[in-house]
Amino acid sequence: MADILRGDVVAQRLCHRVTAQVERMRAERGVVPGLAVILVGEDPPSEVYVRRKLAKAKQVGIRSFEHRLPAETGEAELLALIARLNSDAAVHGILVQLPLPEQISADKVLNAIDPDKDVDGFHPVNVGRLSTGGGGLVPCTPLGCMMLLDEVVSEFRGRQAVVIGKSNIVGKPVALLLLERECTVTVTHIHTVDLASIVRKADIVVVAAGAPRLVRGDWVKPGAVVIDVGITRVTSEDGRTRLVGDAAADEMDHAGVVTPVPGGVGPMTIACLLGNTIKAAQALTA
Ligand SMILES: Nc1nc(=O)c2c([nH]1)NC[C@@H]1CN(c3ccc(C(=O)N[C@@H](CCC(=O)O)C(=O)O)cc3)C=[N+]21
Repeated sequence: MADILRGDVVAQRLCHRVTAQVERMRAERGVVPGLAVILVGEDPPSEVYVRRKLAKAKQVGIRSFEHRLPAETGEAELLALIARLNSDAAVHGILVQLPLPEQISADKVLNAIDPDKDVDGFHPVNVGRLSTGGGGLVPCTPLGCMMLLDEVVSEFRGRQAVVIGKSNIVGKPVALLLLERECTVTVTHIHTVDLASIVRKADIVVVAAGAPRLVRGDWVKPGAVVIDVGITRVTSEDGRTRLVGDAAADEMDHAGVVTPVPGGVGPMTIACLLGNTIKAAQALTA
């Protein structure tokens, strides 16, 4: 049986560290880290995620500012809110939950966030910093993947890492982080020809394709580490919904380590958001 690497457990540990840091900032400098979360419209999964983020922020002592805007909100209105939050000294982190309604350009909105408050790490300045070697805020899901890998991989240098997925949110940034650790990185996606044979060479597989059970057991080299970022909600015949990952973990007894869905990368994403908020607060108040 492959080892199950529980993100919920690692995330809880990280949250304890963040709690201690929040306490120290308050005691030593009188700073309470603040996180603004903006949700436009009523996408049910987004509601769930935002609620989780706010609950976790509260739990670790981060002050949160929730902004819920109606689905028909105009771009100018959202940009005006971001401008206000950019200049609000009590706000150290700004997160605009994606996806946005179609009348709003996500690019324009992400560009408008002060890069020093961009706790999602999506602003082009932070993307640039990541690709040139760091210093900026790093996207939460890729950070979470790396923290999980750090639990089980002792040496990254020279390892074959295969990333499946090329999104700006996960695939591209996680590939850059693996490259920074001197892995040999292959970035693939659902259109990659003969994907299985590329994945078979990997010591580390990060799959973020949003394709349930894409990675089968016979794609995975014995002893490999599989980080499953995919979360797809499926409804079975009995009407119950469950969450399915991009990796068929039940076929991977020969793998070294597999992350579960749920309870894997998802909770790490939220914990890293809190970590980024502390990092932003520290930099902004130094
Ligand atoms: N600006 C922005 N930043 C994001 O970070 C962002 C976003 N937009 N839009 C949506 C995605 C998705 N995302 C998740 C966070 C936590 C879980 C999570 O905690 N999942 C639980 C299960 C949750 C459930 O029951 O649905 C788990 O995997 O155990 C999942 C997904 C952050 N996202």
